[in-house]
Amino acid sequence: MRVGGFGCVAFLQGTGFSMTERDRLGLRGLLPPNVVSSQQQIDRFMLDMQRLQKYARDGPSDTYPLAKWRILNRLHDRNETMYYKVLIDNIEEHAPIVYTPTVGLVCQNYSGLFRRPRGMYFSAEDRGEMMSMVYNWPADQVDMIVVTDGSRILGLGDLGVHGIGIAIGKLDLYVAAAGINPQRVLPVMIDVGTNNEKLLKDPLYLGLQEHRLEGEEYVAIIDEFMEAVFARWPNVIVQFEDFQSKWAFRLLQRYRKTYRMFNDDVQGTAGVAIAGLLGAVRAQGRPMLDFPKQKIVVAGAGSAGIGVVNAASRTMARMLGNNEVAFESARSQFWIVDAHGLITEERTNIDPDARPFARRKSELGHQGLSEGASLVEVVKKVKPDVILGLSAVGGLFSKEVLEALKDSSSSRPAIFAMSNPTKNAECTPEEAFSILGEKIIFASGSPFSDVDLGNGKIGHSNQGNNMYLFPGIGLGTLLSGARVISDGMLQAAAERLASYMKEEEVLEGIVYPPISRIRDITKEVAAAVVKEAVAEDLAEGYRDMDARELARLSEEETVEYVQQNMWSPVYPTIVYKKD
Ligand SMILES: NC(=O)c1ccc[n+]([C@@H]2O[C@H](COP(=O)([O-])OP(=O)(O)OC[C@H]3O[C@@H](n4cnc5c(N)ncnc54)[C@H](O)[C@@H]3O)[C@@H](O)[C@H]2O)c1
Ligand SMILES: O=C(O)C[C@H](O)C(=O)O
Ligand SMILES: [Mg+2]
Repeated sequence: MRVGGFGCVAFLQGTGFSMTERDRLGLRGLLPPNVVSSQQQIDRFMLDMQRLQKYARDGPSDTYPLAKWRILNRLHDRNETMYYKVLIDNIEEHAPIVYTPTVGLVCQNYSGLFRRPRGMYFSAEDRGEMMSMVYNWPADQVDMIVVTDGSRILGLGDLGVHGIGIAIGKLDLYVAAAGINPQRVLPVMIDVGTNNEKLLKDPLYLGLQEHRLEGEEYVAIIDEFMEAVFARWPNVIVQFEDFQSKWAFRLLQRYRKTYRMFNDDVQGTAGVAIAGLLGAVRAQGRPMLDFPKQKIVVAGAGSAGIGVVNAASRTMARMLGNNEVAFESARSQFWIVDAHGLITEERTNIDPDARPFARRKSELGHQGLSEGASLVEVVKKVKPDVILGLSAVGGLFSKEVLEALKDSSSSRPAIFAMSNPTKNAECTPEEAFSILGEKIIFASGSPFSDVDLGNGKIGHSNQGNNMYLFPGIGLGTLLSGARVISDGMLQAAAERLASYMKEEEVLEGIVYPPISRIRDITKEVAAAVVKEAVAEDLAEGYRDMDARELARLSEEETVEYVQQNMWSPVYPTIVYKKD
């Protein structure tokens, strides 16, 4: 068999092809003669990366992670299997490059970094064409789409079409953590223009140089995109990512009852935050059922902040009996502060998504707080157990705010500085541990190193990022065959993540697993999602596994079933003869 030319086949394994394969595939002479094992290929690649680090004279800097990203990206283009093996085997080192925080830098520099297209682009100029355009994608099967309109990329604002990097990075984790087959993922950018004035003037900008479409015109484009992708791939799952908040909520409500979709920033983040918050309760030596007693100050009322408060208050209410009184009691545990200060009923033009959590007039007097109170004032008066930042404002948890938290009513106050990327974190672990001491729980959206506390102890820096949930939510939905993604499925995912951490770990302040365990945690989360889909009678099965059989699987068998359906980066056997 001769398969195509060098271009098509050689990229599959590169120098990993055996001599027999090279003969049969017409590759002899087109590759250097030495046949190397896949491990040798990886060793050579890693050596190259490490050399770069060794010789970076000024130490890690922006150029250094960007150079790493470029090297990885080139490998992705040459040999996809090897790329994912490198990624999986060295996930701790490479997740911060292909994903947060470097992916943000990549999006900011995309016009210079762009080499070859990856994914699909639907623009405002493609109106009426999308149904036929989807057939230009070469794969007959697509399991996962991550779509963005580039309007709020991490905490970096509107990056227009260059936001495609986020969809690519998220899908890299779908492959590495959830074992979704890389041939079946599709990053998508919906380019409706940009309001970023710099990009509008940039001669290298890769997208439409016009202001963003708004209103019904915008919605019509997203509608057309959804109809098109579900027409071609009826079983696909669509993850909405980094849409500005006003659209994030509206589109989620518009599609979640009809399509297999979710919004990662609203729903994935909420689950990860709940798992961490439950961990913080356990770290105080208290049962999770004490969660409804926690006083939580949230800085940021966008898609992420409101998503967290909505879901966390529902979790509290469930623990309290799920009735009206329970909901009211849960609501009263949250204080939300946005760019204009504490949100109260007295605010005019209150955002409808934040309205249910506005502090009541009747509560304000005895708390000594008023509309628009500053974050530090709120922390001083409330003495919260937790401060959680999803504001995109780096340094918001200032010395003053952290000092105020010293009066927290908790034995182990928790600081969740969840904004991304690194520079947008509300505080660093060094700042938190140095002001508040060793007892605190610290988590951040972007990775930070643990802190040496100087007394032989380590201050643990947890990464509270939705990467611990979205891959499992997607995989569990795929393998259950659920037609929609219910609140129960999302809750099951969050609870599994919370229970994944052992008592000893939590007591040490470790509320999220290390990223090296992401494949295992994703498998467990996916199994929990499958089980919940079955329990809610939403599961319709996947391939040979029909809904009835799925329902018969025990918990262990469900985990096994998930494991068996996870793709691994192993070269396919093309020629069945040994050298
Ligand atoms: N760790 C994670 O997994 C995760 C997940 C989702 C989002 N995020 C991060 O959360 C951040 C916010 O995302 P979003 O979609 O909600 O953005 P957004 O822009 O919609 O919301 C930001 C919110 O912060 C508020 N804010 C601005 N300045 C403030 C200040 N000085 N004090 C208090 N609040 C202030 C704004 O009023 C707004 O309500 C981003 O940095 C994003 O990267 C992290
Ligand atoms: O992308 C991330 O790292 C998390 C989150 O989705 C974000 O928007 O910040
Ligand atoms: Mg996001």
